[in-house]
Amino acid sequence: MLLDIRDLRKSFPGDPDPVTVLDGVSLALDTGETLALTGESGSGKSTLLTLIAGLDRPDAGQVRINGTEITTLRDRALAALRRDTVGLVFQQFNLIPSLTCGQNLSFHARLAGREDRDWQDRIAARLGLAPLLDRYPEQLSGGQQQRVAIGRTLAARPALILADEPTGNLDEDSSEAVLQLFLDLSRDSGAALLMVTHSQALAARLIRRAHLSHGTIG
Ligand SMILES: Nc1ncnc2c1ncn2[C@@H]1O[C@H](COP(=O)(O)OP(=O)(O)OP(=O)(O)O)[C@@H](O)[C@H]1O
Repeated sequence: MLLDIRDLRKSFPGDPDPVTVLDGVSLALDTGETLALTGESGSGKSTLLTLIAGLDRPDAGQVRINGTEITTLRDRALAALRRDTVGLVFQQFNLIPSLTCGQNLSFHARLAGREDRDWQDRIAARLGLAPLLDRYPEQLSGGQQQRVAIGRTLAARPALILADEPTGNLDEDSSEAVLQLFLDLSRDSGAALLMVTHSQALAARLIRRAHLSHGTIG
């Protein structure tokens, strides 16, 4: 099992009492599976992704990625696991402003030691980025930056892709088209994909769906 989450719990400080956001979430995802995570605003979707990515720690429960229990890993081991195994596509693109679009595309692949020119060229072509490779992020539209962020993650061939509303900044038609490319390319790379979306239409395109409500997945 690529991703195995057991009884995950997370609360945040509140006034007067702590607010329980995740109240025993369990979920498993196999290599090559795609899962859409839906849930109302504030239901804890981003919190769950952040814990799976190891960017924050749960209060209790386990997150195993490729058999490694990450919730007790030290920061350095966690960073290495993230670099080697996990790809993130968040709403903030986090492109590096001083690097061109092409350099941004190869950045994570290079860090992970998996730079592959042919694969990257294919991603750039499919995502319509080929004519933009020498531009800097500030010279790109929001939608173009979003496609670079998606391409950068795919270029590194992570085993697990975590995406939080990856097409949230695009209009409905572009969003559909980019999502389809994202799904095609992540399937070609063999990755498992866990994607947060508000759109039932987009969720329906993925193999599995899970709904987060009252801190659990029903
Ligand atoms: N660092 C934090 N400190 C305190 N509260 C937090 C923190 N992060 C998230 N929360 C709270 O946890 C709840 C869940 O937030 P989260 O962002 O996970 O929801 P979401 O389902 O992703 O929402 P949306 O769909 O609006 O993005 C919210 O009530 C939020 O205010």
